[in-house]
Parts: sequence; C-alpha cells; structure tokens
Amino acid sequence: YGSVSTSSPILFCSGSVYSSIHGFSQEEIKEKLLAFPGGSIDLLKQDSGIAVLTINNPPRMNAFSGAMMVDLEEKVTQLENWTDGKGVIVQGAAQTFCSGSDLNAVRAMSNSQDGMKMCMFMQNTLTRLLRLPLISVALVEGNALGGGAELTTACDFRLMASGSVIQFVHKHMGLVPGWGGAARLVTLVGSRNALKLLGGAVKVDSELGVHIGLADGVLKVDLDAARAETGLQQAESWLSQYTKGPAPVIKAVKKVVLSGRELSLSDALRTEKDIFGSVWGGPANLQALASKSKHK
Ligand SMILES: CCCC(=O)SCCNC(=O)CCNC(=O)[C@H](O)C(C)(C)COP(=O)(O)OP(=O)(O)OC[C@H]1O[C@@H](n2cnc3c(N)ncnc32)[C@H](O)[C@@H]1OP(=O)(O)O
Repeated sequence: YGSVSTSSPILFCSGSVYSSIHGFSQEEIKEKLLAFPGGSIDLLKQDSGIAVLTINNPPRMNAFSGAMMVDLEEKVTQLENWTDGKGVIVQGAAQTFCSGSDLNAVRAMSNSQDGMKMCMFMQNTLTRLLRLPLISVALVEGNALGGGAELTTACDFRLMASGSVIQFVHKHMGLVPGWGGAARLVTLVGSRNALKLLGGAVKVDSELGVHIGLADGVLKVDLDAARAETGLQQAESWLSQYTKGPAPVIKAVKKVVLSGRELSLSDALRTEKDIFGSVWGGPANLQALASKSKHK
C-alpha cells in the first residue's frame, strides 16, 4: 500500500489543535499534570485489530487525575502508530465510564491560566483520539459525567448499557465543556439539542441517547447470567461489523470519512483522491479483482 501524501497536514500529520505557535507548551503542562497522580489508562492491542483503552481509577469513579491525562496522550500516540489496528473501544474500569476531571486536581489548579492549559492539553489529546485512523466506540456503562461525557464525544460511536447515563454536568459546576465536548456535541446532535443538554445538564439515558442520535446502540441485557455477554464482548462484536478486512482498507475508510467530516468540500475531495490512491492496486483491491466477486 502506498503512503498517503495528502494536502491536509492538519488531519494526517499533526492531529493537534494547539502547538508552540499558539504559545502552548505541551511539555510544560505535562509536568504540572504529573503533580496529580493516581489511576492509569490501560491499552490492550488485540490480534483482531481492535484495541481496548480502559480509563482506570475506580476509587474515584474513573475520574481523570493529571497523570491519567498524560497517560492518555501517550496511549493515543501508541494508537496512532499501530500499523495493524482497525478499531478501538474506550471503556471505564469496574462497570462505570468516567466521572470527569478529578475534582481534587481541579481545586488545586483553579487559577484560569492553569485551567486553560489543562483544557488545551485535553483538547489536543481528544482531537487526536477522534482523528485516529481507527474506528472508535465509547462503551458507556454507569456514568459518563462532565469530562467523561466529553470523552464519549471524542469517539466515532457510543454504545450505552441500560441504566447508563451521559450527563454534561458542567453547568452545575459553574463551567462549560472545555475538552472540545461542546463543539463535538453540536456536530453530533445539532445546536438545539446541544443547548438543551448543556443548559439543562440533562441526564441522557440510553433511550434519549438513541432518540437524539448521541447513542448508536443499546447493550442487550440477558437475564440468564451464564449466557450473557459482557458489555465489552457486545461492543467488540458490534464494532467488528465495520472492521472486517485488511487494516489499510479500514484505515482508509476512516480517513475518507474524517476528511469529509472536517474539511471543506474541495479539500475533502482532494484528500479522498489521495487516500483512494493509497488503496488502488493494493493487495485487497487486486485480490478482489482476481476473484471476480459479486456483491449479493
Ligand atoms: C472540563 C472537565 C469538567 C469536569 O469534568 S468537572 C467534574 C465533573 N464530575 C463530577 O462533578 C462528578 C462528581 N461525582 C459524582 O457526582 C458522584 O461521585 C458519582 C460519579 C455520580 C458517583 O456517585 P456514587 O455512586 O454515590 O459514589 P460516590 O459519590 O460515593 O463516589 C465514590 C468516590 O469517588 C469519588 N469521586 C467521584 N467523582 C469524582 C471526581 N470527579 N473527582 C474526584 N473524586 C470523585 C467520590 O469523592 C468518592 O470518593 P470517597 O469514597 O468519598 O473517597
């Protein structure tokens, strides 16, 4: 497969929003964030080409410590470099998703300069997560609150367990989203629904989530515990509908959709042409042509 040299440096060279030209130092904020330890972000890359990224801080309902923000950035870098990857599932440990920023860290960083730097760091990371050449799914069990709700919007899809809640609680905290969650929410559900969810700090359950297009599916509850699939197993089989096939082709699928989502039409068309060129004449294309396959 040829490498994709596109006219779109923003999407495929550096997925970040802020850099030194914006007066932002990633290393400086990393050092400050590392002063708030606790929890981890765990990455499991599987032979299926589907990775599992786990937000792991159960004593604080998987709230993000500063160290976890740094850890997430490192894991996103690993996913960007995963040649054989096709998909990623983002979940929380211990059957709950994520309760947002660790409020202890928020209290200690409450001056607006530090708050803005943390927000720029998280915007960079979550933008890179959404721009990964992998199809991503947030598996929402339990609560996704505040920054946790924002994290769900940094995935291509959201699957909700029954009883789970996505809630942008920011207004109750005297805040608005800052990790890019408002901008992404408007894209997902439209500005009127986004205003309702943010202005009312609405608890979005799975039914409402599907109704407004925030959720893409609801996990099944099987009362026979012995037969029941876990949320993760269900999410893996849901995602595998879209990740069958060679990694370069699945990555190309994500890239054409991403460029259509983020670029102007002219730039998206040029980028699509470049991505097309990277799979045209590739092994999967040649094999399909040789087998004279029929699509029925
Ligand atoms: C730009 C980003 C903006 C933000 O993300 S601001 C943060 C927004 N998130 C929140 O305000 C969540 C606050 N937490 C809650 O509402 C509740 O704890 C929650 C998640 C519904 C769970 O309720 P319960 O099941 O009753 O459990 P609980 O309250 O006893 O919590 C268990 C332990 O977890 C802790 N915890 C939960 N959310 C946390 C957070 N965000 N930061 C730090 N610690 C947090 C909570 O303090 C409790 O700890 P402990 O057992 O009392 O030591």
